[in-house]
Amino acid sequence: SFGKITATARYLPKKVVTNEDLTKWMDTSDEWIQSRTGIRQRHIAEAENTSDMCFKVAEKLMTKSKLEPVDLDFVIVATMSPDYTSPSVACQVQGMIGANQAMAFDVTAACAGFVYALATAENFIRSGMKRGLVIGGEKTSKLLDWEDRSSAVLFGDGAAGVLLEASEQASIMKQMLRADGERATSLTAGYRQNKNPFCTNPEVNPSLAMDGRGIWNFALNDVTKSLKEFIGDESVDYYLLHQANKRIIEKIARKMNEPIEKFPMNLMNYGNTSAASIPILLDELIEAGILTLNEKQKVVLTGYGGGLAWGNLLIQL
Ligand SMILES: O=C(O)C1CCN(c2ccc(-c3cc(CO)ccc3Cl)cn2)CC1
Repeated sequence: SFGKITATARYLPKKVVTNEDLTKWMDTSDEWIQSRTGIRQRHIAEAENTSDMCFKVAEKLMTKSKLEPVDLDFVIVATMSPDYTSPSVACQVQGMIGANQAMAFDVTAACAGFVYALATAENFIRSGMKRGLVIGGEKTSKLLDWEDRSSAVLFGDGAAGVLLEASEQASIMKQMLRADGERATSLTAGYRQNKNPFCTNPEVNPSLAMDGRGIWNFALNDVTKSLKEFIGDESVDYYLLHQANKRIIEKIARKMNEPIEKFPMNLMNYGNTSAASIPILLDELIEAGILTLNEKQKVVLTGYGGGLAWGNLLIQL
């Protein structure tokens, strides 16, 4: 069998923080943020943690399907901002929805996480599993240095995902997963202090730090080159790129020699939601009727970010 996306859902925390709000306690401006990133606002989770947002997505997916939680074979969550190192967010969600027959684990691939997770789920279905949830969820707001205006203004919280079910018809036609660990320090976050009673190594700043220029060039060079190789002469209806930066997406569209209309963007409303960005976009496009399940539209999902990790999936919906 092959995996088929049979439902999508998203959850954004209630609190909206506009660029203007940020200027109240950070030396930045709406003009700078909008012109350099395209971002106008972002959702920031208050008391909710990553597992709570992923649970809301799982609940919505179960409601949209006619399945019972015990019918699920797997729950996979892509996140770089888990509540704990143990238990996984996936296990927390598995317990919260009562999917006690499902295996559950997290995928850590930063902004490429959802693509890695969906490719992983597809491989489980091709090896015999019947159905499961694949969710991207992030609360990067708890990892940020809120004094650092160059990174704090870029990110937002949220979660979204899909129900993937076994089908005789192939839908996820092709996958490419890549990494470059030599550039691991280009985006770091959540360092866990490396000490014990036998040695106290120096403290390391656990806040998110990004080599913006380095990631920018990675996106324009490595990611675009891989995307061109991946597509070959396929005709693609829509490219769902990780929603990190408007100018990056416009440059990638130009390098791909494709019209910008094929590169939908919602980052103006959510900021960079890391592993959640692609599934949030997918769910919004389906809700808007721009994409429709079971109509054979060809979409490419492209995640890219910390690791460095990146990946492409060619899906016929
Ligand atoms: O000065 C400027 O214009 C700055 C220049 C630096 N910028 C960047 C640089 C990199 C990213 C980014 C981040 C991730 C991590 O999810 C993934 C993919 C990308 Cl392309 C986002 N913004 C902001 C505007």
